[in-house]
Amino acid sequence: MSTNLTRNFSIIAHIDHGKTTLSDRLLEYTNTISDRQKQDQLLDAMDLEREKGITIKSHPVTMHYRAKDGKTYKLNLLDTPGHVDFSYEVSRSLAACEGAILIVDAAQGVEAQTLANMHLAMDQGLTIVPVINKIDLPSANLPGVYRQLEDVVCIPREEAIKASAKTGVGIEDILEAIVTRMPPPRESEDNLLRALVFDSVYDAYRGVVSYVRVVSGQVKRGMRVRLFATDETYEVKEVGVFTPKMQRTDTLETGDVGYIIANMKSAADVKIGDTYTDTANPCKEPLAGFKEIHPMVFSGIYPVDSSDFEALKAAMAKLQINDAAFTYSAESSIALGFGFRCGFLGLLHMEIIQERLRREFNMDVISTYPSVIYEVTRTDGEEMLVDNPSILPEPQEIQEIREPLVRVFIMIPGDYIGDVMQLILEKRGAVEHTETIDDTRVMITGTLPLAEILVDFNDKLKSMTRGYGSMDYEHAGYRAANLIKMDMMIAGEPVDAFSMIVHRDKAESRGRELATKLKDVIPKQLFTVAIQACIGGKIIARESISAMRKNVTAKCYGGDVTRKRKLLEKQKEGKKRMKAIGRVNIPQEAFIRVLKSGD
Ligand SMILES: Nc1nc2c(ncn2[C@@H]2O[C@H](COP(=O)(O)OP(=O)(O)OP(=O)(O)O)[C@@H](O)[C@H]2O)c(=O)[nH]1
Repeated sequence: MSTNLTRNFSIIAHIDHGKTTLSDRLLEYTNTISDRQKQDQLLDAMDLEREKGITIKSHPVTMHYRAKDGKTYKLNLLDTPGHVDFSYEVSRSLAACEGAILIVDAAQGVEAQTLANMHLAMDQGLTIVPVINKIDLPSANLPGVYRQLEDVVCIPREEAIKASAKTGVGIEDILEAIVTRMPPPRESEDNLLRALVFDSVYDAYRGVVSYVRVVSGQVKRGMRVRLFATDETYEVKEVGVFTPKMQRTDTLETGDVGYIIANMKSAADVKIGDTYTDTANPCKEPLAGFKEIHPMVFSGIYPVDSSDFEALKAAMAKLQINDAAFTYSAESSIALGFGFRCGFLGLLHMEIIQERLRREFNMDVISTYPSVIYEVTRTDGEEMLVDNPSILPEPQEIQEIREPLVRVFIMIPGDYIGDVMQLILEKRGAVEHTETIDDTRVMITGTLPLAEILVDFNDKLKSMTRGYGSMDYEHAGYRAANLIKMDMMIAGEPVDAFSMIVHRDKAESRGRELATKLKDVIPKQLFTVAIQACIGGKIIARESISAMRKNVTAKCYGGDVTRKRKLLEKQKEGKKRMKAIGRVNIPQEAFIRVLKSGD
């Protein structure tokens, strides 16, 4: 079957530039969805996605469009997750397309994420159709956006289509551009089955559903197929397309986008980016570009109440069924008890999982400092990956530690350029170049260690630019750095929850900050308690909590009995949740306050 009448494309955009609204318009124009379906909101996102203004996963959709040339085309719209944490999934979705619509808001212009997503699309060699959306807005600034397109993303202004997803202007032009500018899927010579898995979801009734793009050959029900990464074979139970509802079909052919259901148990059985082939007549090689997906950011997650451990474990298993990128394994901490070491794709992914644990599973959890994954070469030549300070070898056994870097795109009002450059330097980063976007904004491109943007970089950027700054990042490899493990000792005992891997130059200030914080939250004991930050046994910062006076109620003046009783009760309550670190009793709240306050 010829693929000449098929087009596969994605829409890429910065948050709020109108991706969802434009997708809905395209579906309406091609009569893909009825008015009633529209009410149900096509892209059935989780609440959290809505709140955070991001789309993580949604279905691809097949539309039929009768073009001006009189032919009816099959258009497959593949949704891409909007955030760079999911850039791996974005690039898989893009790999299943030949073209991408790049939306730019006519009033906001090019933003940090426009650029990050555009890079991904260009890396895949896609044909890009630029669309300037929201031209109905009085604040639309067409000349400005044209200039940005030309200067910043190197797209000639003549190529841009003016549109309003709100009023419907330009929708037909966009559909025509998809048909005329984007190439049809290429056909292969051997016609052996190669189906690229670009996403997978777990459905409670049907099990694992793989979203595929058939690059060559055909797949149908009853066939036995093999996945390359796991070398497992399965019987195909069902194939179909998205209309947008899943609709069963007889076959999926070259160029088609649809789904395969086989007898799989968990989302982890199928890896995004892998290739299905026919066991009876297999292709020799999988499609290019399959990479095992690896978490980039790690954190310990512990139940606040230790009796919730089993419930937390069950919640994590449920989350993982649908999210193969999220990893967890049991760990224990002297300070926090039993919990889990969890791996995430990035910061947003981490936030989403923590938030879902709280909201959907009602879990009260505490997370340790996020950590990145370090590459370590030991003096005996062995290579290891370290995602937890507790497994870092002793300094004398380490030849080199390498840390992950990110390339950041930061868009800010020009007035703040000095402050933001200073912030980048403070965070051990380097500015690569700055570019003027329009009369008021500049874009800074730079490289920073991932560890330095983990906690407060974005908050600092927002507050120093009064909320106008935006940033996005992409991973940019590893680099050797002078990193060391810093431990916190309380009354001579190391407290594992506060250990961290830091840059040598920052160890002292981090140690001092943390010691001061701990001093504020740890109650007085019967003896003086030393709080020390150490590197390999050497103390680099120190605070001490003076011993308390024996009578805890002494400071209550007069004979105020109620106050006295209250204080005693509070103490009793506090005792229940104390963690004994050596001779010192530390209330759990102290850990929570220090770990939650961010640092
Ligand atoms: N005036 C005007 N508003 C628009 C237009 N297109 C979208 N909007 C509005 O812009 C806001 C964001 O649109 P969405 O379609 O949700 O944007 P998005 O890019 O899908 O956002 P995320 O899914 O959150 O990344 C909504 O309030 C829309 O109603 C347009 O052409 N004109």
